[in-house]
Order: sequence, then structure tokens, then C-alpha cells
Amino acid sequence: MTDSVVEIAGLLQRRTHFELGPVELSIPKGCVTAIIGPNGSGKSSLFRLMLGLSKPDEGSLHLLGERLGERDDASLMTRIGYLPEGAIELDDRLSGEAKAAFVRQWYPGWNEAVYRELLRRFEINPALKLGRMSKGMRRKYDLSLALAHQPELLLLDEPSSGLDPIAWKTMIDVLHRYMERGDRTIVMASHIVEEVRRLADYIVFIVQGRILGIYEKDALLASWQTMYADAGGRDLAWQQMPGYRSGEMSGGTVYKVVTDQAFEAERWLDAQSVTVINRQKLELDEILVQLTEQARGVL
Ligand SMILES: Nc1ncnc2c1ncn2[C@@H]1O[C@H](COP(=O)(O)OP(=O)(O)OP(=O)(O)O)[C@@H](O)[C@H]1O
Repeated sequence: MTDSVVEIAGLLQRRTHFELGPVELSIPKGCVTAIIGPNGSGKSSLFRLMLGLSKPDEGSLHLLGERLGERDDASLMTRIGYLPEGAIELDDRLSGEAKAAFVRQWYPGWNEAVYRELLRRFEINPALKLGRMSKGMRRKYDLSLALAHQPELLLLDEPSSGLDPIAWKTMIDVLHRYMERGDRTIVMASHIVEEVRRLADYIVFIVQGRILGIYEKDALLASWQTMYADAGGRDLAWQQMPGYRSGEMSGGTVYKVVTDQAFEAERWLDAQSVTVINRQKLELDEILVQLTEQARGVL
């Protein structure tokens, strides 16, 4: 893995009904990392911790090489863009222009031409009061604002929430362009499989406040497969198959088995003279379901 932009060590946050961590996580620079997890698994909590908006009970966070909370984080925060999960209601009475006038003072990297171009592409009228914008319009406005100061690290909490398909495509294109320079990093939480597939290089799974791991997306999608294997009626020790996750009979002598080590599983089956009659790659949401069910069983 390349240089890391986010380094989290021994991070723990205890709430009355929820515990996040302990989190150990290293997020690579120059890549898009998607954090995927069920509702309430701790994605937004992790973002808030990364921004210093809430405090951990234990552990440390380093962002862009600086330890969070060690000194005044104000200058560090000017290097970070953040799109929260929901709009900030306090801003409702401001027009887009008034909000931008306020924000641009804080960010040395503010680029007026980029801001104007984003408003144009997203078809936003900045003269409107933020509280009068539709949900999708407001989302596009907030995304434009988060990008206008050209942050080194962009944190996006469910960025496409409320966007129509045209705006969604524009957003994907805008984010691809933002990444073109090669030295910028996006960390995003998303429930949209297609969005993750198009944007992410790495996937982090989080379930019940625990990080299950960080995976290179293409390798992950290649390694999780459902195989339909015909052992000709023989009784095989399926659970010893590399990467075995689940299995069941699927009619006749065909066994349907899910593995997260497709290559090794195939070799194992071959060595036992089992014919694989069909293979299907799992989608990201199917992988999440498998991991969630397993984690819920053991946590
Ligand atoms: N300020 C808070 N005080 C106490 N508990 C909180 C607070 N904020 C969040 N939680 C709890 O932390 C847990 C994780 O919430 P969080 O919003 O991080 O989940 P999420 O993964 O972002 O969910 P979603 O996919 O629904 O957006 C939930 O059980 C939530 O109730």
C-alpha cells in the first residue's frame, strides 16, 4: 500500500448504547476508499471523529501526517473537505452566495473558478437561500462547497443521497476529475453499490462499530464467488474448502458453495475431481450481507 493519509490506532469511543472500535485503520493516499456498513454501524461516527467534531475515549488519529487534537487543528482542517450526511440547518437562512463568502475566507486553497464551474455543472442558483433549495439541490451545493477549496482529503458521508440520476452521473464525473491529479484522497461512506464500484479503489467494511478489514476492490470482487460444484454424490468436507463461507445442496448432486478465496477453492475442488458447473461473482452488497451475518454471530 502507498503512503497513508489517515492513520487510526486503538481508537475507541464509548456511547451509552454503542461502542465504536477498537479501530486500527490505515487509508492510502491518492485513492478512493469506501466505507461500507449497515445502518448504525458507525460510519458517520468515524467521520465525526476524523474531523475532531467528537472525541475518542482512547486511541489516536493522524490525518495528513498530523495528530488530531495535539495542537489547534484549524490549519489542518483547511486541507480537508467534508460533506456531512445531512444539511446544516443553521445555514438555512443564508443564500448560497452568502455562505460561500463566509467559507472562502477560511480556506487558502479556495478556487473561485472551480466553485463557479461546479455550480454551473450542477445547475445551482447560488442566489437562493439554502433552506429554499430542494434536497438534491442543497446536496449539490454542499458538495460544490466541499470541493471548491481543493482539499487534499475529501470526506463524503453518503454523497449521492437525494441526487437524481443526472446529478449522480455529474457527481461521479466531478469526483473522478478531482482525483485525476493523483495526490488527492477521498474517503466516502456509501450504500450505493454502483457508486462504490465506479469510484472506490479500496473498501472498508464496518459492522457494529468494528472494522472488518480494508480490501483492494478488484481483488475483493474477484475472490468472492458462488460456485455450483458437482461432486457426483460423494460426501465432501466442504467446510475445509479454502475460503468456505456457506454452502447448501442445490438440486441433484450439485452443491452451492460461497468462498472468499475463489482461486484456491477452485484448485481444491480440482484436486478432488469435482466439476464446477457454474461460477458467479458476488456483488458488494452480497459480500456485506455475508460479512455482517458472520460478524453478528461472533461479536
Ligand atoms: N451523539 C451521539 N450520542 C450517542 N450515540 C450516538 C450519537 N451519534 C450516533 N450515535 C449512535 O452511534 C451508532 C452509530 O451511528 P452512526 O450514525 O455512526 O451510524 P452509520 O453507520 O453512519 O449509520 P447510517 O448508515 O444509518 O447513516 C448508532 O447506534 C447511533 O445511535
